[in-house]
Amino acid sequence: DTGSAAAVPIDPRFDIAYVTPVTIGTPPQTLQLDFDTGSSDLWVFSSHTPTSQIRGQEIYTPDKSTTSKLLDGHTWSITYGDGSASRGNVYTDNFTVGGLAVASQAIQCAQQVSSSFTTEESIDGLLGLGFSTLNTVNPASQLTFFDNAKSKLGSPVFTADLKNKQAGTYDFGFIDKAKYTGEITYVPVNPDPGYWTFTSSGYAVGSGNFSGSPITGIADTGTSLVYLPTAIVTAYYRQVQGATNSRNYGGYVFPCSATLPPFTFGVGETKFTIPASYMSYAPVTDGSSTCFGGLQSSSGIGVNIWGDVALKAAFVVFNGANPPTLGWATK
Ligand SMILES: Cc1nn(C)c(C)c1CC(=O)Nc1ccccn1
Repeated sequence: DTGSAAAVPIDPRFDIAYVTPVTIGTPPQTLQLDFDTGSSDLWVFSSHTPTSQIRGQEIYTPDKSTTSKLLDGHTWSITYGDGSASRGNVYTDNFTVGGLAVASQAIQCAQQVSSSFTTEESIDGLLGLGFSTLNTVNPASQLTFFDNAKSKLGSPVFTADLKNKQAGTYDFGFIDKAKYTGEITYVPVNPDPGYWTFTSSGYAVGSGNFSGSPITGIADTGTSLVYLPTAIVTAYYRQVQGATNSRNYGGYVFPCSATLPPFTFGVGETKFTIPASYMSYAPVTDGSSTCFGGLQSSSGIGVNIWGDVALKAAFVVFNGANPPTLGWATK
């Protein structure tokens, strides 16, 4: 079997996040989920979510599904690195992504979501594509959609083809040669932290020379920006007129009119260049002439994160074989 579904930016102006349609239950209930390789819980806004915490999101109502089953006594609670959080109870039900079906997927129903999820009206939940060891369900942790689907897939892979300000694709079970150019460079993944952790071979700022220092980090479709060591980030913003590290806005900002250099990162012998246009994330507030950078420091995080700003410059293969690897190709 295979699956293929669109990854649609939630805002036409800035690539804050991408959502992908999924169906849950019988008859199918369609929700738009944020596919997140940086976590391993599949949770949804639901009939168990207080209405005060729902603002336009679609919800999953297990009681309306003839195939839903309560996973009795099981609960979950997750807090993301940015402080956002959710928790609730668990059902199993039929689940499909782009034609790929899993019969009894654990669906974590939110009974509580933090304000940043309530205010993000276009995201009806998250679909974790990290390693199942990170799943937060108690007393028995649950498998991700990918782990449940793997045995049905021709090849135990999924690919991310995220795009700048336009819809991209998540494919499951196959590698579409039409989506990339040249060869795919595969690098080792350390699954122990539970993320798709790999080591980049270095970086360059604009047309500067390439610094071949290894950078270990995670490929994270659920994070908007790129978070790297301070030395790299300061070297980048030294090339941006008027850039400052703003305590007020919590990161590097610059005049939206500034000229930004592109940013190149290495994977093995291959180099990926993030165009300058991807490196300006968004005005700090609507209509402001001050823009927030797409590259920020990872010093407060504890892990380097290659988020959407970087991933949309490549075609990425998440190879779930044993051992797992990451494949990177230009496009
Ligand atoms: C780890 C981390 N620290 N900081 C500042 C950020 C932004 C992160 C990444 C993060 O929180 N990603 C996320 C958030 C919500 C849902 C899915 N992924």
